[in-house]
Amino acid sequence: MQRSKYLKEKVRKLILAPIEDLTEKLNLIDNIKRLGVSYHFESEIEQILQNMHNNPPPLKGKDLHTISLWFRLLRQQGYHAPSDIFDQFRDENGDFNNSLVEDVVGMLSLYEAAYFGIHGEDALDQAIHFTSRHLKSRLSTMNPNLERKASHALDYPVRKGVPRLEARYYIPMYSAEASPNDPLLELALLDFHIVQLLHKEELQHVTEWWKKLDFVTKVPFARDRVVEAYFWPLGVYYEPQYIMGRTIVGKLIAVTSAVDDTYDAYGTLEELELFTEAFRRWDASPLDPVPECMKVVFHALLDLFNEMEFLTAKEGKSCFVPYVKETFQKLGEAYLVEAKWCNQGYIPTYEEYLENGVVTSCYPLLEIASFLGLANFATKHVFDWISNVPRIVRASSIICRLTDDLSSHKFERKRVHVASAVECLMNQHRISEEEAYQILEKELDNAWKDINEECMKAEGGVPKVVLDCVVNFSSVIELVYGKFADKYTHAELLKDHVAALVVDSVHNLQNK
Ligand SMILES: CC(C)=CCC/C(C)=C/CC/C(C)=C/COP(=O)(O)OP(=O)(O)O
Repeated sequence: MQRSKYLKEKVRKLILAPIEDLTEKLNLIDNIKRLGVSYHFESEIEQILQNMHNNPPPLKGKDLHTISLWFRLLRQQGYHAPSDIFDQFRDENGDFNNSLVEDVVGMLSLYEAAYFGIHGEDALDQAIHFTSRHLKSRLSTMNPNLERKASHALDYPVRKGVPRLEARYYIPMYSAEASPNDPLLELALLDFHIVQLLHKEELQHVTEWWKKLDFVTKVPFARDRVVEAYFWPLGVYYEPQYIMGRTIVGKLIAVTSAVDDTYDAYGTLEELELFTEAFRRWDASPLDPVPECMKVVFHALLDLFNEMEFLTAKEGKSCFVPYVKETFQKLGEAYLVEAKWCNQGYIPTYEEYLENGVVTSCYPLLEIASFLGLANFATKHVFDWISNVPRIVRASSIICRLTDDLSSHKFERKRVHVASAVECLMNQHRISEEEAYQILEKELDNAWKDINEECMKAEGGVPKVVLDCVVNFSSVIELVYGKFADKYTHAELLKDHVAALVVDSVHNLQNK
């Protein structure tokens, strides 16, 4: 801890040193963020980027890497950097200059920047297309570390990266280029280690709680996924101060997963009506006729809400638990709608499906629950704001719903399951599966653009920390359900990522 304190001061001095070389300063800020230690320097970084936004440095004639990085760091911070800054790299037809292909580092930075595009910024869409095509084709000509960086970026652009995992994967890439005495590298390694110890303790606590519940025996149809459940909030906010939020959200996902399985795979429609009625009344009395295992799930949820009240009371935030409860009740109603559709063999229109699907994505619930852990940022204003499912929350829920539907479409068709977005589109427009997939991919792109727009507006006094949670939830679903694989249910596919965060020692990270 002492060494870490010393290193933090060294890095702080580097950040605050007068800007002599713009590229160097931007690289430093980017590295600090990507190595996962920027939470120690929030105000210093904000000050510099705000300055760079209010008094933009002379950028005309600068190289592609510097301009792209300036653009990305400002947008990442919530500032509106103009995208016409890239016009100088395009020809009279609007195409990116072919000479850029030689500048691999620049292309990589442009690629990362372009994911921060908003609606109408066609040049940035074009930039993603241009850079990904050329980066892919040049991978074999790059030096090993650059190749590693580029192939990682092609899979996980910074915009969609899960911060803690990205830090874990960036440390060895950075270390391959840093000098052995670099204080930033040492700080990153040490900090990862210190914070990982905390995560291990939390996971131990959550696992013990889960074992005591004994769903494995009492609710045998429920997925046994407590570690994967904890991975979710760890992806959303890993910093030490969010310990309570991680515990609450991790437990909530584990129980909600069993609720989802009850609606999806276990209860009859009559039983599910009673289950929903119990949530509506927040009382177990309607459950008398239902099987014992459903009662166990219900009581686990009630106990968890009591625990939430207890934990948040210490910070004077228990007044916000009813908001979470109400959002859970809406989830129960939406699950019941799905169960009825399924029971009747009804295929809704895509629009009808999505309205309900935003709720069954669980993201409005998980996001509002995650805000309980935001200490001073957990305000009535923030809870009122999210209760109305604002555009950014809707976008992240759409990303969750559609990514899940794309990943599980083929599996779920094999058993009785509510029609997914894919079938709704196919049925409504009489189109092929391929065409439905294309429409949904476009919907996902648009949802990310909504998110990017909302992050730049920072309207209505919603703090960046709050918006970052919503963005990170979107990134976690991309990781866990993206690339057409449900890695939550098929957990062996998630195992390496989990191990990277909570098992593997930091001492093995360098040069790995
Ligand atoms: C919907 C979704 C991916 C939510 C992610 C957040 C999360 C882990 C929520 C709790 C558990 C859950 C509903 C998992 C999805 O199962 P599923 O794939 O069987 O979901 P479905 O029954 O709604 O399709």
